[in-house]
Amino acid sequence: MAELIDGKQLAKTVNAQTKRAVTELKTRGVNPKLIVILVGEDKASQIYVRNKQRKAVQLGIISETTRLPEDVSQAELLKLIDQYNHDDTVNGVMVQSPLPRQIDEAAVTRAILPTKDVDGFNPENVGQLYSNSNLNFPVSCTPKGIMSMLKAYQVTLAGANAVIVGRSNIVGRPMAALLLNASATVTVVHSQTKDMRAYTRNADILIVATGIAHLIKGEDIKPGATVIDVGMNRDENGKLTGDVDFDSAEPVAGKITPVPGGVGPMTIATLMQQTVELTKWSE
Ligand SMILES: Nc1nc2c(c(=O)[nH]1)N[C@@H](CN(C=O)c1ccc(C(=O)N[C@@H](CCC(=O)O)C(=O)O)cc1)CN2
Ligand SMILES: [Mg+2]
Repeated sequence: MAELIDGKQLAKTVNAQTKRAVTELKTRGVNPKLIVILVGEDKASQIYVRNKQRKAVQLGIISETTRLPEDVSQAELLKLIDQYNHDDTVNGVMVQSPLPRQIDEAAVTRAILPTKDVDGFNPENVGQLYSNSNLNFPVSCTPKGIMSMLKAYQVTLAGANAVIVGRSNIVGRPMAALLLNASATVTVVHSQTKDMRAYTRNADILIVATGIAHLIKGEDIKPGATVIDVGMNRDENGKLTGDVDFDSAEPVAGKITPVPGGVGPMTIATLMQQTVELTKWSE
């Protein structure tokens, strides 16, 4: 049976470190502050934003959630971001995804000041990541959190065959860059890939982020592989399931993340960690 990669437990460790760092900053009169912008009424987003707000407060980070109506204009959203860009008390700004149709997501990511871009989505920060820059810059929190998980569970990256299923801006693409920067041999497969399973079966590290429940089964996994499930799908009973069929995958994998309790908690822990990093880098 595979070793369970316990994201919930690791998130507690990361959060405790963040809390200590916040306390230390506060003794010097520095108060980390995170702004979360939520547009519209998406049910899941409301939960995630509430969880972020709650976690920030627990760790001593000042956090404000700004809610905008579903039909807000692009201009109004950009104006709000600009206000936060110019507010010296604010260290991190993020806009919860997904956004309504009238909003150009790429324009939003360009608008957030790179030094306050706590999601790491601004093209300047994406460029730093892809050029393996030695400067300090923020990175998308889900893949950055996955890197912390791989490190904590001593997964060898250099020379490993890493296969990423999915090419989103939030997960697949930054994940590929992080693993390449760590000297893994990286393959990204996606909906247009011919014979995707020929790649997954050869992966030492398999990262699945597609939004398709149970896409990957035990037979698609190389024995002993490390399997990271980023999927968060609700079944007909409202039960959360991943993109990996855990029951058939667990006997084959060497290490595996559960859903829930895997990648999700580490995404929020990494957001808090990165808020503190941005605060320190701006000092
Ligand atoms: N601007 C952003 N939007 C979105 C991001 C992001 O990083 N930046 N990621 C996801 C949503 N997300 C955070 O925003 C997120 C989703 C889920 C979890 C989580 O802890 N999941 C739990 C289960 C929770 C449940 O029962 O629903 C788990 O996996 O254990 C954290 C963060 C998309 N949008
Ligand atoms: Mg401050």
